[in-house]
Amino acid sequence: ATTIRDLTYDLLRRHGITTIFGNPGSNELPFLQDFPSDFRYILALHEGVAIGIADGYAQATGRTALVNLHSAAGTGNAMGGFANAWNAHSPLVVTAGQQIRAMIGIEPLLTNLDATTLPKPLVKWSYEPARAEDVPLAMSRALHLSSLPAPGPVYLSIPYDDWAKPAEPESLRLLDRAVSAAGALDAGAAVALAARLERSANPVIVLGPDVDAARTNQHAVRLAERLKAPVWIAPSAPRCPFPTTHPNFRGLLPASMAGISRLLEGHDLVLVAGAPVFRYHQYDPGPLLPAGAELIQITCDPDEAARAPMGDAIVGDVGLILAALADTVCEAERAAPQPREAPPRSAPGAAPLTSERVLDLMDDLAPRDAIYVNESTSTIEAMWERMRWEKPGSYYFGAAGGLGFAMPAAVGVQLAEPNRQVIAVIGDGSANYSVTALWTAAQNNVPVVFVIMRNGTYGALRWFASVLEAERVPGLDVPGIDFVAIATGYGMEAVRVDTDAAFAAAFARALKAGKPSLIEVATACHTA
Ligand SMILES: Cc1ncc(Cn2c(C)c(CCOP(=O)(O)OP(=O)(O)O)sc2=O)c(N)n1
Ligand SMILES: [Ca+2]
Repeated sequence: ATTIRDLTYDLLRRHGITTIFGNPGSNELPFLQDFPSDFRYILALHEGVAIGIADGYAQATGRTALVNLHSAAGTGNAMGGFANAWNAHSPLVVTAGQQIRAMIGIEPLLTNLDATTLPKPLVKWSYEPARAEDVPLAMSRALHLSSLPAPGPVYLSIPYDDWAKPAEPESLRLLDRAVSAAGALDAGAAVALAARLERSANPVIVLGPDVDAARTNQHAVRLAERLKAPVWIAPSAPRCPFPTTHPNFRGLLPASMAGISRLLEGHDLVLVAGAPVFRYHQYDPGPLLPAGAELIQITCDPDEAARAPMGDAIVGDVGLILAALADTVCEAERAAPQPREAPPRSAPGAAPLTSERVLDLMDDLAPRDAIYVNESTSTIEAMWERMRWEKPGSYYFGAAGGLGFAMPAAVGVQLAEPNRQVIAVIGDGSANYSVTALWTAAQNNVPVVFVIMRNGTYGALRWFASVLEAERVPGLDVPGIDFVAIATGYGMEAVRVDTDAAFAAAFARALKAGKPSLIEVATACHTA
């Protein structure tokens, strides 16, 4: 008879999943034993790294990724990753081994107490099957739910004695299920929405991560060109949904109510696609919209639509709806938006380099279709002003702002995109949260170029302290860390550079190395 384990691996194969990201414990061994030869296991040395790599892989492939963690302690170590995956609408199935059913009641070591509660509210669903025979249905349900709109992480806790039990013959039907979401506008609704856009005198488009997740960037370009509308990126951006080199591109919106309304002053219609309204960060109260402006949100997420504090919302397939609008909207009479003033390229400077200079050097030297995975938090604005990102899937940032995302996610994105160069731009503070990702990159020869921006401080917090007028705050400096020694310790080639020429030479060398490497560059603290 087919065992629960065999049927589960067959289910994973049917979903195109043959990679497992994880860190094992005794509860997980019966799931992993006799590991099938057509699967690969990517070992992470910490569960925050396992879920981060899987998140990068899931976002870059656009398909569900599977993570296997150790009971409660492993799940707990991954909670920062759940926060980012939840906000990013990342399709993840996270499984954790549970103690043997015969002992759970007396709570021996490694019992995952109240397992289904542990990851909430950062999962779409969490479940521990009541019987071993229910595991295949639970796995099938988790796989479908993780990718159905709005995509997101789901959690399964599975007692380790379930895997060897025989599967019920009827559960083999699960292998043939085809489940998909439709979600286009009906023709009438598309015409009505297009008419509303055509009636507006001065529309503006605000794009969010789910446009890039749907790989519908080119429809957003067509719509912006038909409407002759400027395009802003929704605040706290975890992805890049529109080419930063396009003449309609205006930049990243600030993450504040007053800041956004000020910048959108004069527009009578704000079309938001693929973003919550809005992912604010600093509290700077003001009108939610400029006077006279209406807002329409297109989102795949019913909760984003329901919780928006203003405007109208349509829940559906962001890709299909943007494509339909781009096909339906008539060419606007008005003049096309003029390109924005991009900042002048920085000149070669003395050490320590400004972060702008490092960004300019990377943008000049990297392949045009390079992918940036960012966790240098005080240089986000400078990146959005300077980097030329044109293809879909060119930029990733932790969607909940949870540090420890980018180093592992860069490994996951590079595994998913072997033909594009992934560059991880990491602050010297952020670099410590998931630093063991360097070992997994070295062990699997995943050729990410890690650039550590060393300014010796938590730069973004210094900026935020000034916003909050918080004086005399301790714990904001991170001096005396040797990332070259750390990287070398995890088996990765690394170099420290301080000057323009040294960085340019090291970066060019790293791009050609065909293996992972780390460059630690001294930078002046950005918060002027
Ligand atoms: C898991 C976690 N811990 C702490 C923070 C708080 N935090 C911290 C500690 C930041 C400073 C990061 O410093 P860095 O060196 O990585 O980059 P910059 O110097 O460019 O800001 S930014 C920020 O929001 C966080 N976002 N996530
Ligand atoms: Ca720093």
